Order: sequence, then structure tokens, then C-alpha cells
Amino acid sequence: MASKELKTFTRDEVAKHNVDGDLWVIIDAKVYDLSRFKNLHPGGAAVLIDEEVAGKDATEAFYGLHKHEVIAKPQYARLQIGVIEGEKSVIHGRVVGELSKVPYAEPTWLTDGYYSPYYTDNHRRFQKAVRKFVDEVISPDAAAREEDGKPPSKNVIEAMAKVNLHAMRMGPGKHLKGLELMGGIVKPEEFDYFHELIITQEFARCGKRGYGDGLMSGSIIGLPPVLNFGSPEIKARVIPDVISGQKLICLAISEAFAGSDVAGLKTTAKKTEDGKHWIINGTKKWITNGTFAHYFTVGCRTDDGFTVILVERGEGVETKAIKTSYSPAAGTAFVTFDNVKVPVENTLGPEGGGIFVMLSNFNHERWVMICSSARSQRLIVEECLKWTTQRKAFGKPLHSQAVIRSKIAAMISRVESVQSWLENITHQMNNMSYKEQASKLAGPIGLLKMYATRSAQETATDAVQIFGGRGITRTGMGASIEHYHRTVPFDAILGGAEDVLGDLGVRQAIRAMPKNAKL
Ligand code: HEM
Repeated sequence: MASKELKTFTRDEVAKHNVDGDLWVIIDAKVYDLSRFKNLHPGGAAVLIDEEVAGKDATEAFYGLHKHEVIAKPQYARLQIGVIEGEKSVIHGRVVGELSKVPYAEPTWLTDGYYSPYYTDNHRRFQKAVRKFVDEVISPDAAAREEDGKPPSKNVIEAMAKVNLHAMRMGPGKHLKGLELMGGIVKPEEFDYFHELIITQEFARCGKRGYGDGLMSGSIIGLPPVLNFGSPEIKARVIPDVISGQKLICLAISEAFAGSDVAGLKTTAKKTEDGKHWIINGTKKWITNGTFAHYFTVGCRTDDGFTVILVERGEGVETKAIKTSYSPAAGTAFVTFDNVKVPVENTLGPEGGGIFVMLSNFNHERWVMICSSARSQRLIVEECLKWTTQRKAFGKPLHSQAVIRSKIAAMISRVESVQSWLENITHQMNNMSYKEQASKLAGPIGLLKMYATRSAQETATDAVQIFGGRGITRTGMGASIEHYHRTVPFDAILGGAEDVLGDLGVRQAIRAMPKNAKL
């Protein structure tokens, strides 16, 4: 509705429209005519005709029961007929590209008046641009695709390619050479792990876990073996395909038979008699992006042990969707390889050296997952702070209950400690060679991922308790909480189960114990 059509009313005038058939309410200094909408109201007519609501200021009642996005929808916004004389609306939803003012809703470095040793002005400019891009391009698609379960839209993948987001999500390195990054905000040689952390954390703000994985997360784990171990010919063909968003690649390691236990994998690759091809047979399970991937980075048993081979979709390759507890937008697949013939040139790294190819990939994958988990937890803190402020129980805001404040205290402490440890590790990554990272950071990253995902699950449980029935309802006020609680275990399983990672961290520490260290 154009604003000039809106009239100005006094509160007394509005109060006269307080009966069935002539029903107005005030919400945030705006006047709504609900006379006809009343019978369509999902919450029923009775609550609107109630004498506490009809003709009155229903701001508090409205925000106790609806998200702001309800009233921002065009079909409801047009119920507005006027504004209250001399008053201004103060409530607004997320503003594109803006930082939240809710305490702890942003990491410290993005909070007014606080400092950080890690981020430069360039990181800040980069964050602004990525946030705007996510708010404008990705978030609307995330909400729609999470609902209909289709893969992320092609126009989003293409828009990401245009600013080279796919390439940046592989981390700093030679693959960025000559590319214009985020419209030139950051030079390829300046791009560091804090820039990548920013991308991952801004993406996580969409709060749609299945879609998030659908957004080419398969490439983040499937492409590095090609980048680091592919032959020059393979690199020249596959890398441009993937970073331009034209083709998708996924990592196919885990099987119904084995996950973390790579030695237990059953997919085989046998050489043809002339030694020119591999013949691959076997199955892979839980392969993220598998249903729509064009390339598969596949872990195989070979005569020499374990070997990683690049397979293209074609004869003998089949993918079927697996129903998981998050959206099919992630493209989670069961993959079968039936006598698939692949040139030996597609071998990634040395034959029998697949374990090293995989291990060198794990640190980055797990670090990306921590970045994402930390940001998703923060989103939940923001939801809980808003909800406990606007929701009244026993006549007072929910946060007037000490037990609620204690849950929020624990949530804040968890997310802040995860973010601080993460930034410390990211700083180490910026200052270590890839090889040093593999030897010095595998343990800390494993431990932090374990800590982050345990924290995330505790926060999810606390949030459901705070939201009550709404925390288990897919629409309405608690929709984000329900979604988070349902999908949070993905972080704790993908990239290595919690106990395995914690153990890895401690074993690495034990190996480094000095022989002369005694009590
Ligand atoms: C412009 C005014 C209003 C619009 C457009 C509107 C719209 C909606 C919508 C779309 C829902 C479905 C739930 C959701 O998506 O969040 C809903 C539920 C509800 N509404 Fe309204 N509503 C309005 C005003 C009010 C007011 C003033 C009350 C006063 C008490 C109210 C009480 C409720 C209740 C009790 C529910 C059910 C909530 C639940 O299931 O948790 N609504 N409303």
C-alpha cells in the first residue's frame, strides 16, 4: 500500500471500531482494519474480537504470538489503513546488510565499542559486502528451497560464481590467482582464513541447515583433493567447472559398511589388464550433494591399500536421495558404482596413498563446520533473547525468571568460548604452512569441533525448553528453534563424530608429551 493512502487517527477514534464487523487494532503505532480478515485469521476470530484487543493497542499481544515477519508479508501489511497521530513505529525486522543490535547477536568484533586483534578494515568491508549478498540473494532462496526441498536455485549459484564465492570457499591459495573477489574488495593474495570464516559465518545466518549444505558444501570437501593432488589436466578441467558453478563435485567416502573406519570400506577399484583404467564397484552412503553432483571424489580399496579417484557421472553411476531429518535441498545421496570405467589419470594422489589425501582435507572441513556451528548457535541466542523479552508469562517477561536467565547465561558463555577458540585457531592457520597445520592443528580442531557441537546441542535443548510448545512446532514463533533442534546433530556427525574427534585431540597431545615431564 502506498503510504499516501494511509490516514491519521487518534487512539480514541480507533477505540470506536471495536465490534465484530467493524474491527480495528493498533500494532506499533499502525492502524489495521481486521473486520474482514477476522474470519481468515489462523489464530481464530475470537481472539481478535476480545475486548482487550478490539479497538485497542494490540502490540504486546501481537508480538507475544507472532514473528515480525508475519506483519511484514504483503498480504497482511495491506490490512494497514492508517497511523496514530504524533506517534512513530519503532519495530522492524532484519534490515538488509545491517548488524543486529541485540546483545551477543554479533561476534565481539562486529559489536559497537569492542575490539579484536584479528580483523582488519579489509575484513570489515568484506563482511559488509558478504552480509548484503547473503541477505539479498541467498536468504530468500534458502527459505523457499528449504520448504520445497529443491536444490539451491541456479541463479544463486551463478550470482555466487560472479563474485567468486565458490573459489573463496576453498580457502586461501593459488586457485584464487587472477580472480576478482567480491567485486575486488579483497585481493587474491590478501585473502586469508578470516575472510573465509566471514563467508561461512554469514552463510550460516540463513538458519537453514539442509539448504546450507545444498549450497555446494560438497565442493568444499570434494574439490580440495583435486586442487592439491589432481594431475594438471584434471585440474585444468575440473577446477574451472566447479568454481564457475557450472558443475558440482562431492566427496564420496562413507559407506553403509564403514564411516570413520576407512580400512573397513568395501568399494573397490581394480586396474584393467592394460593398466589404463580403473573399474570401480561399490556403494557410498550419506553423500552430501550426491543427488545433483557431476563429479565424485571417491575413496576406493585398491591392491595397494586405499586410493582416492575422481569419477564423473556417467555409465554405471547412480544416485538415489536419502531421506534425512533435514531438507532434501542438501542432496544427500546413496551412490552406486557398477563397473564404472575411469582413466587412471583420474587418480588423486599416490595409489595406496588415499589416507594422506583424506587426512589433509579433514582439518579444513572440520574448521568450516565449527565456523558454521558457532554462528548458528549465536542465532539461537538472539532468538531466545528476543523471545524472552517479548513473551509474557505470569504477568512478566519470561526473562524475569532466574531459571530462564541461567539458561541464556550458559548459551552465551558457550557461544563466546567457541568463537574465541575458533578465532585463535584461525590465526594459527593464517600463520602456518598447510603441512604445519596438518601436524599441529588436527588435535585442537578435533577438540574444538567436539566442544562446539556439544555446546550446540545443549543450546538447542535449552532453547526448546525456553520456547516450550513453540520449540517443537515447524511454523510460527519457534520455527527456527524447531529447525535448529532437529538439524543440530548434523554438525555433530558430519566431518567426524564427536567422540572420535575428542579422542584424536587427546591422542595428539599424548604423542607430544615430553619424556621428562613428571609430576
Ligand atoms: C494484523 C494483525 C494480525 C495478523 C496479520 C495475524 C496473522 C496471524 C498468522 C499468520 C498466524 C499463524 C501463525 C504464524 O504464522 O505466526 C496467527 C496466529 C495467531 N494469532 Fe494472529 N494475526 C494478527 C493479529 C492478532 C492479534 C491482535 C491477536 C491477539 C491476541 C492474534 C492472536 C493469534 C493467535 C492466538 C494465534 C495462534 C498462535 C499460535 O498458534 O501460537 N493475532 N496470526
